[in-house]
Amino acid sequence: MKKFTLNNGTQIPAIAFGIGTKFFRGQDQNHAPDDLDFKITEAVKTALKTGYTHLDNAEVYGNELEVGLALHDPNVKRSDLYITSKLLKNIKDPKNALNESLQRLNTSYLDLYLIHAPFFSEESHGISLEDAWKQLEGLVDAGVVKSIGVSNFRIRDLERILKICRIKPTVNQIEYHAYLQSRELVQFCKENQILVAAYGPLTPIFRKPDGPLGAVLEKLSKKYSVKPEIILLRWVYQQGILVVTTSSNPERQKEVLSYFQENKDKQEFALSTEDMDEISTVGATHNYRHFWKNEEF
Ligand SMILES: NC(=O)C1=CN([C@@H]2O[C@H](COP(=O)(O)OP(=O)(O)OC[C@H]3O[C@@H](n4cnc5c(N)ncnc54)[C@H](O)[C@@H]3O)[C@@H](O)[C@H]2O)C=CC1
Ligand SMILES: O=CCc1c[nH]c2ccccc12
Repeated sequence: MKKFTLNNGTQIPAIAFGIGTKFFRGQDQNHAPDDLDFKITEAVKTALKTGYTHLDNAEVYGNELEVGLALHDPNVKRSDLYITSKLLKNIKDPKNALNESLQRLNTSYLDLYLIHAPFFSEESHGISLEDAWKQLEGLVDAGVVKSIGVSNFRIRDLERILKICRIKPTVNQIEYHAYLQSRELVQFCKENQILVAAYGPLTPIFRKPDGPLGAVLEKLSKKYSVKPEIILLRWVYQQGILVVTTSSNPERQKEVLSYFQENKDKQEFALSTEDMDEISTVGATHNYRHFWKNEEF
């Protein structure tokens, strides 16, 4: 599996299987034991069998119990997995939020814990960004999370954290695709050794199929003999950006993953610089954000 190295020296699989969109259950995690959606458990088990090792979850996806059941499988070795989760609803008390997530997920630690979004304050949630970050640093000290990071953070939010932090954010997970390139933010993250992780990477195909990239993707798909989805995921990865994607279709899961596995015997599929640039240039003529639309970016 291809990996990136974080600013704390740890390694992170370059592709994550997202459990937040397709498998979203609603913000309440406290389902009765007889109210579990086993389709989610089966989808996660399939993803793990297929070879995904990195799961992307959050307290607000309402499905940690189902994911925890998939992790309970005796064939699943925790140390082979990379589990990311996020908090926001319970940001006032990160230690408690983490403990509850760990219990539901059937695990004793997280590999990566992210503040899901910067859209909270002392007034709205009873805690400032700075104090929340200091509490996350305490969780690293306690060994219950290996790395900490953020999600949906703008430059101004990152600057607030960088000013007070003892431990730098390792990751900023943002909506990132050809129609939302946020160049200044990505550059800022790179300059500060914060790995960008892209959610919604397939948006130009499945959420905005009528955008200007249609013809370019069709052309490149023919040129490289791969599906347009693979072109878009590779475009993200080749920029040194982690891919967070999802699918409930086992065949699609397998195909996508095959492009992120190390295979020394096979020539790696790569986009030429010209084709990378064409996607960036044509993509930049259109702007589309799908998530957190009511917030000010
Ligand atoms: N931090 C945050 O605020 C957010 C994080 N995320 C995370 O990122 C993950 C991935 O996000 P997505 O936007 O779903 O990623 P995506 O861009 O990879 O997928 C978009 C949609 O296309 C669908 N799809 C994929 N292949 C398809 C095909 N061949 N035919 C038809 N449909 C197909 C998928 O099922 C998915 O619903 C989420 O599950 C979640 O874990 C997502 C949104 C916000
Ligand atoms: O993580 C982002 C996408 C998402 C899906 N469901 C919810 C609920 C609350 C916040 C974000 C999300």
